[in-house]
Amino acid sequence: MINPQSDSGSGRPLRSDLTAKWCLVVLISVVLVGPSTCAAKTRHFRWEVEYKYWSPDCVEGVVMSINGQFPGPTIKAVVGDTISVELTNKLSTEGVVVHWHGIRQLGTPWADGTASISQCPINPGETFTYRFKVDKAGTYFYHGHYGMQRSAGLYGSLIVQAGEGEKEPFRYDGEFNLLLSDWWHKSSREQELGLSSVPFRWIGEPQSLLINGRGQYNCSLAARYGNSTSTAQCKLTGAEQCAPFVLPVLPNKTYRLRLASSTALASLNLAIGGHKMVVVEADGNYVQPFTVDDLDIYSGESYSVLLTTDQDPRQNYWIAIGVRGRQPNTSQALTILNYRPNSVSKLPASPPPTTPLWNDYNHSKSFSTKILALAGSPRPPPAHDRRIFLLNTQSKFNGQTKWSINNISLSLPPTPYLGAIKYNLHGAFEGTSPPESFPADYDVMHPPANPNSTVGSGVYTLGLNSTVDIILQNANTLTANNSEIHPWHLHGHDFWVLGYGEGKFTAEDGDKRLNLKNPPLRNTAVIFPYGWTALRFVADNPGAWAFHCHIEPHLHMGMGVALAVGVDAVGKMKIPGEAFACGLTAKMVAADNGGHS
Ligand SMILES: O=C1O[C@H]([C@@H](O)CO)C(O)=C1O
Repeated sequence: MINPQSDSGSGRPLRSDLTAKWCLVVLISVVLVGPSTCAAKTRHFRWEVEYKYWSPDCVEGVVMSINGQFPGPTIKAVVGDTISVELTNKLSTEGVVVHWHGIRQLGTPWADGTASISQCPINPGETFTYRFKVDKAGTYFYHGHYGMQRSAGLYGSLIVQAGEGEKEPFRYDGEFNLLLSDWWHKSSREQELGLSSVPFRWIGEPQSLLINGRGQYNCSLAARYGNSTSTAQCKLTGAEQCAPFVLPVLPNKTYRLRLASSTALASLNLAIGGHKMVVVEADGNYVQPFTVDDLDIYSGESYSVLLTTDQDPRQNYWIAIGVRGRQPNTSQALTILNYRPNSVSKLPASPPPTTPLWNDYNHSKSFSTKILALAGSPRPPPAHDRRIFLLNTQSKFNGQTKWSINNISLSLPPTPYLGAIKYNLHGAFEGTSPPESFPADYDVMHPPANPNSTVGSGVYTLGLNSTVDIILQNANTLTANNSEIHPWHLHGHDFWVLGYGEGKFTAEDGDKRLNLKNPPLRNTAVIFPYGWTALRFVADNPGAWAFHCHIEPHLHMGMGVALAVGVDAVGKMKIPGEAFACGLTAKMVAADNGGHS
């Protein structure tokens, strides 16, 4: 039926840096002559982004590849390393950027890879070098952050291992990386066009879900169980681009599964037939371990789970991923947990685990509220300096369908915010700050009385080292009795998730319902339909940062805000001029001899 698929995604540095060799020499001398410190490595990569014909789900389409690979190469690094990616844009007619999701970019806001915010898109034929430190062990990923390029397949894994002598709070015998995504047969260009068209054309549900870039559209790995009548059993040799990424395991071992979701739209649920999982990491932060049968993972989130292979070793088992939170129209993605030495072709004894009902939000909430910080993790400051309320609504502007925050739909300016702030360029974006809250009488349970919003490019300016609370408030969409899930992702910082609640956030919720004792640190948190989510973070990383819904079409429709942190510090920062070779900053850096002020 299927053959194992080797991990084609390992990111081999193209050339190693002198510091790496030097580090090795030091390491040897440490063994011989005693303790010393080892210089962290610089890991160099040279990448080319280009379109390529590919069959992610056994149907040929076009993907954005990196060095001819889809998904892009996996970057493996160690805490303290510097990553240097020389990225050449080989797309013939469009710009590109790559965002390093979950990496805080401490001191390097220009390397965050967000078009219009941290840099100009890299022009066709040009090369831009991202250079940043990975300062915290964990499971991360990278992806395009310009238009709908994530939906076009521009993504890959980024794994940061704990440093030499740094202990992780759990043990395992082996690890696998599962990067989860969703896939459309319609091109991302057409998706983009539909989103801005009047009348609006929604992208619809994905045709397939992918595990490490692999899914099956026309056939099912599990058709033999008879529960999917119309789909044929897949006949794959294992060499196909759509052959599943199989996980070979030995009995009675513990494996770390690193899960990350780079979906453009889908909220996912993952389950492994017959096995439980212990959740130990979320978004690059350790959590109090807890055991689950299945877990929800929203776009922009990552988890590590421990899986012990303690079931009947004569069997193989299903790994199944299905859609949550939207009426599903997409088959589960499946692959095999292959207990060696069983043949990989041996079908599991039972059908794949069923995904919980798409709208069983109690199931989702019970999972989200179990996620708590591991004892000893950094705790939030006890009080906030500022509390910003962000109302999420679907809206209309000039006939277009939009998403708005406090009735403003984000319109990204041609000059990157970071450059505009650094050089104090007036007119690069709207000078007035967006509202801190929304009218107290706004009815979150019904469609907006007046659906018309404005578009804007204003920023929230946050004082350096101030403690900021953000209360994300969900509401009804333009359709009666409908409210959707939105996973919000913050750049440049992690936040504490202080709590989730139903309906409109009240002063009493603020006093009584927030967890200040052991809230988890994360970079992405969901708002449930008709609910609120309270976040706290310390704005300690100077830069211009996006905070947005990680559903890519929603961001494209304006569902985000821009934050400016530590404006004075940004003014003094050294930033490569190439980041700003567009808009008003282009003139500025030209006059400023390359921008190294
Ligand atoms: O942004 C969206 O638009 C559609 C729908 O609301 C209108 O077609 C949908 O499901 C979204 O998430």
